[in-house]
Amino acid sequence: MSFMTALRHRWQTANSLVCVGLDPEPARFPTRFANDPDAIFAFCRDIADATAKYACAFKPQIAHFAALAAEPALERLVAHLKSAHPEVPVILDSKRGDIGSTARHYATEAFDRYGADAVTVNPYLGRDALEPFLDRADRGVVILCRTSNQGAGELQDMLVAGRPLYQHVAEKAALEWNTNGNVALVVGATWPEQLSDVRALVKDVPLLVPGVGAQGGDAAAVVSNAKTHDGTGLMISSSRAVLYASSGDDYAEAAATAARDLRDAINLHR
Ligand SMILES: O=C(O)c1cc(=O)[nH]c(=O)n1[C@@H]1O[C@H](COP(=O)(O)O)[C@@H](O)[C@H]1O
Repeated sequence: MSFMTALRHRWQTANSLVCVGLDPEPARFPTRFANDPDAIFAFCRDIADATAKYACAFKPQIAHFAALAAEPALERLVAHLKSAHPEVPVILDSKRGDIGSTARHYATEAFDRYGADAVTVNPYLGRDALEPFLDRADRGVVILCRTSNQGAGELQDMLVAGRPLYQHVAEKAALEWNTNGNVALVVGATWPEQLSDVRALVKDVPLLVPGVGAQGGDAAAVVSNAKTHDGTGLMISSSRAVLYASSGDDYAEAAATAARDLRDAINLHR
């Protein structure tokens, strides 16, 4: 099943627009993991197993593994997600972007080494640099458009031909580059106005929306401004607020409660 089909299916069957971000930070793990050499895998697995029923997607963030030389744990984690929760698509957050000959290797890394259903990428180099990703029609290509960070506007709001750059990215990526129907866009939850601008430009193209929870974005505003006509179209992603909801032995239950509460807060406004 393609990423887009799996995502649409999951929105319906789980009745959830929540994406659970898997950003392991061992310093924040419960003390029971202190002497566990497999802590990164085990912690992420426990969180994923506890939150799967509230998730429309999982999103492991690659730097959180690579910085700790824990790529093998990431490989095993994605394999676990695919076997234990095959109905929940996995988005590898690696924000890749390079010339085509190198991008081919990044696409192989995301889709074949890690087995991800989708990957985040940077559009700055232009369409040809994203072709190795876009050509994989069954996989999702999640393109940065208007990011959640404070400095997002520094370049992304620059006026080009009278309109902010992120609007050009939205149109090019979602309409022109999307010949296989496998494109989604990243727009931060911290920017409700820009979310509504992007939604107006890209019709029903899915948006990955990080920035609720730890970064302070408002889930209600995200849904009101960016849902599609059928009340879907969004992967509203939260990492730290779910992962580290408790530092005690109830970490998995607390994560499940945080994911369920986010799902419910979102669903109130769909
Ligand atoms: O592509 C992303 O996932 C992403 C884009 C963006 O604009 N902002 C953003 O925070 N992210 C990622 O989303 C996650 C947010 O984590 P929390 O703030 O803990 O929910 C991190 O893994 C970020 O790398």
